[in-house]
Amino acid sequence: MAAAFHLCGVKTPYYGPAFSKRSSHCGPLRSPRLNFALSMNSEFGLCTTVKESCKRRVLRVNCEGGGVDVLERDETENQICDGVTSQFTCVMKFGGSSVASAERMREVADLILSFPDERPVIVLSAMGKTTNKLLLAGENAVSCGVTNVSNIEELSFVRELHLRTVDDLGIDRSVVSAHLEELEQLLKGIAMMKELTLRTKDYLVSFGECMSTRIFAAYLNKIGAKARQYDAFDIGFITTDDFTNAEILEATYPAVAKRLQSDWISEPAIPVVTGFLGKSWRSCAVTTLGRGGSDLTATTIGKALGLREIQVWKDVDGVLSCDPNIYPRAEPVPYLTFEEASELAYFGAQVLHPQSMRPAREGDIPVRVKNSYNPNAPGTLITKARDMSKALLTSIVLKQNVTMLDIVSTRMLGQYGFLAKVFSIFEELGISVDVVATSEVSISLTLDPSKLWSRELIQQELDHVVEELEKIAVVNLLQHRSIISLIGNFQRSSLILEKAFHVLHTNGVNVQMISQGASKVNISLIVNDDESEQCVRALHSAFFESDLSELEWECRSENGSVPKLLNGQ
Ligand SMILES: Nc1ncnc2c1ncn2[C@@H]1O[C@H](COP(=O)(O)OP(=O)(O)O)[C@@H](O)[C@H]1O
Ligand SMILES: N[C@@H](CC(=O)OP(=O)(O)O)C(=O)O
Repeated sequence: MAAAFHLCGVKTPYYGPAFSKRSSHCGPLRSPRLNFALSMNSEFGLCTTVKESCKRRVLRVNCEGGGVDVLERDETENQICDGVTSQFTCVMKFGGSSVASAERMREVADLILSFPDERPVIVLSAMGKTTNKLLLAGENAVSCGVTNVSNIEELSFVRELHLRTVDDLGIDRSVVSAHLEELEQLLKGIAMMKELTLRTKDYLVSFGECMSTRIFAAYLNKIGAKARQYDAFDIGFITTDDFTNAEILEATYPAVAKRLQSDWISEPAIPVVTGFLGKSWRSCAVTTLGRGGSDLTATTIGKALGLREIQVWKDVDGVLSCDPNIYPRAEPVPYLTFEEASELAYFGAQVLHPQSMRPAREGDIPVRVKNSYNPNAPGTLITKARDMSKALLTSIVLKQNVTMLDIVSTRMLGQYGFLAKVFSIFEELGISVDVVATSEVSISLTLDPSKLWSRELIQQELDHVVEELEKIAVVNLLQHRSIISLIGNFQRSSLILEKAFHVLHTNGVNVQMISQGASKVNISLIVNDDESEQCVRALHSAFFESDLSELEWECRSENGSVPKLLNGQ
């Protein structure tokens, strides 16, 4: 770490985990941990250029003074700004399904090289189902005993997949052998401790992305396309310490930009970056961004570098009108707004990571979802705005195995503060809420399963929630529910709802709750798990394949048979 820096410019505060973008005073070093985090950040050498504003920002630690200082000034004429920001044109992210074998890696390499005008940053996920296999290997290691670790089936699978791939591609086995050995050692450690913490889980799954990127970069180099492998946790992806679900901190953007740009200047090479991974700012341990997190890695790099486009390459022809596993005749959606894509991802469409649209939206960078198995398909283009004049329903999303709570106040009507009390209980217990419908004295809500189901003490946690809520209300806990989210143009919500309720009524389905989000692109309906897939199929047929003309529905809608919907009970 560098010693004291002399800095001209503005003093800035240190707010804790993240370096604020708009800071204005100098904060002291508060603890040894903080000291470490700061030194980590200064090691990253926070210095970057931002394309739009051409502002150059330097953020360094002043060791003697014990504060963080920022130099921020207009660098329009500065060579760094002019030269560096144009080095890369796009991010191309390939998911596990796109790089599942040696053959797929060859095809992806050909695909990348078929765009000679692009200077991409490549982001890769782990090969195929490697992440799942590693998690299962970890769980087996907890109970199998140290001497049996070498025989864990999933470890053998991962080892064979990666060795077979390097052999097929004609790359030296040394590219992954050290990682495979360390992986086995780690599993022995888990077996010894008989414990698999969230922190260890993250370290364990990181082997997947660390190996896929090393193999792919080695292959690109072998075929003469100069490439450089990067572990995201070594190039400035700084996150919270929420292992298995970490959030990316602001300091990531300048750090990543600086590292990728300066390496390119020293020696141009296609960067091949591990998706899904980060480094926690407190403990400096490897973190993961939640399942499917490589999409978020890609959009973060897109924003950091101010790129023209972010491409996420999948195994489907873009974002589809519903999950093809539920309804194989689902159709590609050509255009989406960031808002629609966020709602769709948040409410369970596996195709995009729930947080991934945020950096793209903030940086206003278009995201293109493409099919690596069918590159000629147009895919889906996600942008800030689109022509909604002809749009009705865009996509139907299903989230199953949801827990719903009906909470009715024991106090009389007119009682204020009821909702505040209910939500303060959720806040205290660290549980997030998905869908809400309220009246003055009652509230129905669903709990976010992605947060809840990943934890072990689920039943105890639920019991605890109910116990706390019962101090102020009568509580009914309803499990095995599903959220069906209708994403679309809610300028035409009456028409969508009339049509949806007609379909559900015809199919004998009772909607238990309904809610429209403030974003106005999504209406959520809660139904029983066991009838949810049938509902999605029926809704899809009605909205995307129906013979019944829109006009007829519009006439009926104007005639006034729009359902009343507040609580849906
Ligand atoms: N609305 C949807 N549109 C497209 N794919 C969806 C949708 N809902 C679920 N999926 C599933 O998401 C998968 C693509 O996402 P994912 O497996 O994360 O791809 P990758 O691993 O390549 O990033 C598809 O194979 C499909 O089965
Ligand atoms: N490998 C990680 C991260 C990821 O993004 O994967 P994919 O792109 O294959 O969904 C996972 O399986 O969650």
